[in-house]
Amino acid sequence: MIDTNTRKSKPKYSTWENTIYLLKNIWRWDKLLFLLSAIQVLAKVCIPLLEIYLPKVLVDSVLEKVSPLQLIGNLFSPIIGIIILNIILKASSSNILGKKIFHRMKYSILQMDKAIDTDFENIDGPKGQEKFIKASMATNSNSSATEEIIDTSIEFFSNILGFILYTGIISTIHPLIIIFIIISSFVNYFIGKYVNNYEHKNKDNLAPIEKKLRYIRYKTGDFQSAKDMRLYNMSSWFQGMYDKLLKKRIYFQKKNILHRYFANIVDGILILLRDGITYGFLIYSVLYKNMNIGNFVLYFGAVSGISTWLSGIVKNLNSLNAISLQNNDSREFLEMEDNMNRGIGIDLPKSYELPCDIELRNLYYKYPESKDYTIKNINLHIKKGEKLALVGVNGAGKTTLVKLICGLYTPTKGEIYINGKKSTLYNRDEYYTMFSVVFQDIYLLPISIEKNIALQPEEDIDNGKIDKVLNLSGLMGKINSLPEGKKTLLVKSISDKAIELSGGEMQKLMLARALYKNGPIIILDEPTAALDPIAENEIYKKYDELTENHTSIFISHRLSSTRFCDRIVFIEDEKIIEEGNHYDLMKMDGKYRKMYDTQSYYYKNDIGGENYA
Ligand SMILES: Nc1ncnc2c1ncn2[C@@H]1O[C@H](COP(=O)(O)OP(=O)(O)OP(=O)(O)O)[C@@H](O)[C@H]1O
Repeated sequence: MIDTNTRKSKPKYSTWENTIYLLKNIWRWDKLLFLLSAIQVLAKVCIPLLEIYLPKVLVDSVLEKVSPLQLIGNLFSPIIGIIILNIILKASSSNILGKKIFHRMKYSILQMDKAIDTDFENIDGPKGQEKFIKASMATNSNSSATEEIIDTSIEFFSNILGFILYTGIISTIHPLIIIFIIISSFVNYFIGKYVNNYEHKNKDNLAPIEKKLRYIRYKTGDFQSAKDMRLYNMSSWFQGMYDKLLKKRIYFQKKNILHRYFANIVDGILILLRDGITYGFLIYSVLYKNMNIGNFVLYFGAVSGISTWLSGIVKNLNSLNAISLQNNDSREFLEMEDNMNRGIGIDLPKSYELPCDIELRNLYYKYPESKDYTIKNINLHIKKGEKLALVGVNGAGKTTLVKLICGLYTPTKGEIYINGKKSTLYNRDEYYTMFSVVFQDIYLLPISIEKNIALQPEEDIDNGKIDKVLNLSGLMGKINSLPEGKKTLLVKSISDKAIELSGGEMQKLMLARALYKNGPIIILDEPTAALDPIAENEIYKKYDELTENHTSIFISHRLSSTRFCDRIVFIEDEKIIEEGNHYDLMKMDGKYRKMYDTQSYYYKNDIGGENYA
């Protein structure tokens, strides 16, 4: 059975709050658009009003047997009025058309800025990703909330104004007609609201499916995954998964369609009742209540008009409701709270205070969607210039710990101190400048090698420094073999001229990027996992030079590589269980030793009973 998720807490903002928010933004960002919309409202109300007034003038004039000249005089003003207003309507419409798209793009830019700038934690997990997908639904098409609000509010205010004017006219026939029209419209509105809410809640079922479909679409076109897909016959998994997800999506979309269908049927029945009763009453009034023909024509037009205004209001209220729900998603994303300090921070350590010292006090961290802590009560003091190695089994929390230290995550409990000052006192962006980090996942931009390293405009790049870090990271040999050298473009999927680096070369490039940044704290998370033993050995030999005058944290599963670190910290079950240098830990005969012995076993020279020495 397919899981459904249609029960959810109340939206953060009501329809009115969101409508006012969206209208205020139109006013703030584009006053001309606001003005053009107001002009449209007036034109949309006055044109139909003149259109129902015109036949009355004609009938009255004919019944009064006025002269042809007087007839033309009577009809002149309403006809010219209709023509001018139609011209204004058309001219403002074409102007609004382009402005609407620019207006929506402003929200799109806000969302992109937020996605780039928000605390990493906010968009790190699947929930953050879903929030982003839902928010982008409010900006990704012409029918999205942030664009739709313009047409809907023009329609809505025209309908309200039209309704007020027509109510004045119709209430002179019989007030009960107005009451009946209003009641039927309310019923219609609440059914529409129910359907909108249902569709919105159903988005919680659709968004994760959409996320997976996007992933599959992206991966099937991704150059990187093409090899594994073929060699491991992953295509059948992708196809199967795609079919399954499409079926799931259709299942939930069908539910939306059925609800909408129900609302449309009820709407049809109500219109039938409403029009039948009011037209019947008008015919009765002409036959038995001496209503004159001119007024009958005017009232007839007003009755059919008021139904249009009213059903318009109901439709607009439902549209505003749907817009509001989408806008809630957008605001929920844009207003995600950031915990890190964006304001003025304390001064970064001066050059004479370097290298930095790092202290973790009673540090705890729990991922937002996890039940348990990933980091539990860690106390660790990394001294100025110390080379620290973090080791432990997969999933022990090493990467999480360094993400906490370099400010990507905020501790759930406890504190981090850099040079004796609490990490939260530093401005977030200034804090980031202190870290040169190489993570396990590699991210290259489709620009030249040197720009990928320096991440600066070409004119600001320090060529001497680029050469130094290319040598240190061991990538210079590769660069020299390329006709375009450091200017060679990367990411083949974007440019035909680009080259594809091997896994190890990419890792060297990441190391070069970190060294070029030259932050006082170097963090290397498995920086040599993809390197050949010779390249790896070269890095180890240069480790002192790489980290000179820096405090460094080195994560590796190759325990031989941790020997050149001053101290090794072994993490298990979310906490530190052993620490000391390699010899201390070997003497301790604990987990580290066990892991070391297991790893070195296959390097020993008597495997299989043969001596290769
Ligand atoms: N974004 C996330 N949301 C929820 N849980 C996460 C997230 N990232 C990591 N985890 C979980 O936290 C735990 C620690 O992961 P972490 O990557 O820190 O381990 P690690 O020691 O670096 O592992 P490895 O040696 O395999 O790189 C794991 O159980 C992992 O599943």
